[in-house]
Amino acid sequence: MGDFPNHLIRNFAILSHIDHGKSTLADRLLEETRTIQRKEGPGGNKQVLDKLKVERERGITVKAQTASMFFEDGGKNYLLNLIDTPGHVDFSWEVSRSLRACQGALLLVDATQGVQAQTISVFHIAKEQGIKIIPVLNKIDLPAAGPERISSQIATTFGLDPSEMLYISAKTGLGVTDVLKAVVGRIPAPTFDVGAPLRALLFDSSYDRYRGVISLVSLQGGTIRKGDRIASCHTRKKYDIIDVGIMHPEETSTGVLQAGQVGYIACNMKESAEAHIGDTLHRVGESVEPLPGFKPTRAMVFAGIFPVDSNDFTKLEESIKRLTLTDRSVTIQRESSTALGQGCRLGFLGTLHMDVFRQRLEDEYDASVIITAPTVPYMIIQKGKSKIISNPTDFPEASEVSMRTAEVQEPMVNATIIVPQGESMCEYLGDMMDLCSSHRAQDIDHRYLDSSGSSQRVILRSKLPLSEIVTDFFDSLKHRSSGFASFDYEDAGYEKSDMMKMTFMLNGKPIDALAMIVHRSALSHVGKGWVKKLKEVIPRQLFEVAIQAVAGNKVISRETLSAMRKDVTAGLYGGHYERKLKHLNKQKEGKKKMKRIGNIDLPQEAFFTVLSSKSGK
Ligand SMILES: Nc1nc2c(ncn2[C@@H]2O[C@H](COP(=O)(O)OP(=O)(O)OP(=O)(O)O)[C@@H](O)[C@H]2O)c(=O)[nH]1
Repeated sequence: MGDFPNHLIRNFAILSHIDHGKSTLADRLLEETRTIQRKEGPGGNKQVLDKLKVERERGITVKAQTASMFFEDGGKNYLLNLIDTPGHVDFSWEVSRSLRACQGALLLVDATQGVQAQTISVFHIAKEQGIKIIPVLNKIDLPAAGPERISSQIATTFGLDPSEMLYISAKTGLGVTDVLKAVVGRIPAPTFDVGAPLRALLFDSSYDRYRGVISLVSLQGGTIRKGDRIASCHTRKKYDIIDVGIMHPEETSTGVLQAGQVGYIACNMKESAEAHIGDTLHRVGESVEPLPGFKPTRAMVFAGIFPVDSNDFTKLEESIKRLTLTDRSVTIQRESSTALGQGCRLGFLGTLHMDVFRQRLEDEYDASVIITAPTVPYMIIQKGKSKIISNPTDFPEASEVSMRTAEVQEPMVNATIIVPQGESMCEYLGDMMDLCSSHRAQDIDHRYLDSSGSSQRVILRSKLPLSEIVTDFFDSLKHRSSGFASFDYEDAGYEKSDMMKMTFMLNGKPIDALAMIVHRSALSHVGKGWVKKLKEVIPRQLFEVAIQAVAGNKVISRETLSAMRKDVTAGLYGGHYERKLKHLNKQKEGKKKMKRIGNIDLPQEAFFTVLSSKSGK
């Protein structure tokens, strides 16, 4: 199984907008090639490559999975390596990483929805890599499908030849054999030299409790066998190959992998951190030029994660560390807060990534956590030096002397929104423009995507601060377009901005975990919203409590929580001593979970409530 000449190998990926059917098509391809058994009935094979529970629940692919299959065509047996890629904007780094192991990709488009924002972004990633792109129209079984219309839309948007279009239903299996034939017939075979020194590109890794790190590699020269001694170009560490094989779709040992193939290796690599994504592995004793690595991923959304019960910190930290073994794009730092105790500050690629991580912590490690409001990394430039700040607590006060000479910059993104614009849908474009304007958008520009037809679609481009889209932007976009708009964005560097630190105070004492960085124009709106929310969750005390939002030494908003009039035990009739004692004891028990801000006791749950509802916007 391991001996395959280049001309019988095809390495490809499926690219599409979220929900256009990648995972369903992957299942059909695996069935059609008898890699997995066909399961009839409504249960069927459902997204075999989507392994995580959260992926199944949310129907999104988070981590790219690889599967190899065999397909006979024209009397020849081909080895097809499929790399499933995630479709969400937060995970686009996985797409470019996966494509480095491919010579072609299927560009899958839902025939009822047509080209969407992520269809455009994944197309460009594939184009940049110079790989063969095969357009595939999916869901043609649906009555609402408009294959001809969408086909011409794809052809005009991407400059692809309509005669190359494949028409399929991943659900029923219609046209799936043609997809396999097109993969064999149109995607070029890899052209790597089996006789050359070994060069294996490490493009993904996972952690196995018993065997340590399992790495996915794309061989771009030479062969690799069980028992070989290899070294990493990045760390210079040496390893022995314990097992090597292909994903079929589970790990299937072959004893050998050759140039052009994609597969897994297990070596005596103990720590996940040793598997450096983008590293080149080579044979010990041979010197090779490392393959071009990957652009390192950058965390763009940061948040503090604290246990609901402060005694659970050690367990939480352990769980976070274990989880990051399977998701290396998350950055971790310890953090401690007077309001929330010990916690961790984590960096994510985007807000969906953060949500997925939290859900995995809850599902897989049974953790209950409080997450602070997400922050993007700000840049402070002073005396020619720049510093990145990703925790509002570290952000200097506007009133500090040093801030008078400093410049604050915030990360920007170029956003793409695609929205239908028919006679009955004329309001959407205006709504989308309003949405962008209310999120500090610049340079809003739009054009029609389709050249003709009654129901047209508009592509809207705009530059926005990243901080504006990490809160409620996506939800509002979906809501205001009745779910029709699609959205994607890419990094657009840093720009000067008038951001300020806002602090919330209880009787003059700051609640550190709630500090946030807000644009000057939004101070009053955000301040009022949060102060009101705090008033709802803070229990009344024996004295009056002033709740204030403060920025740059100025009180932006204030509410007063009046004092409790009665003794807590006063309501217990008859003054029965035992009852009273029991009640007081219960209260004492509850106090353990209380946090003290000045002389005010706050239950940890109050933070949970205030932080788990949407921001004050
Ligand atoms: N009617 C019909 N439904 C389909 C077809 N292909 C996929 N679907 C359905 O479309 C939905 C999304 O399909 P998935 O395969 O999960 O989409 P995906 O592109 O893998 O989604 P992500 O992994 O989250 O990017 C599921 O409910 C599928 O059952 C098709 O050909 N016809």
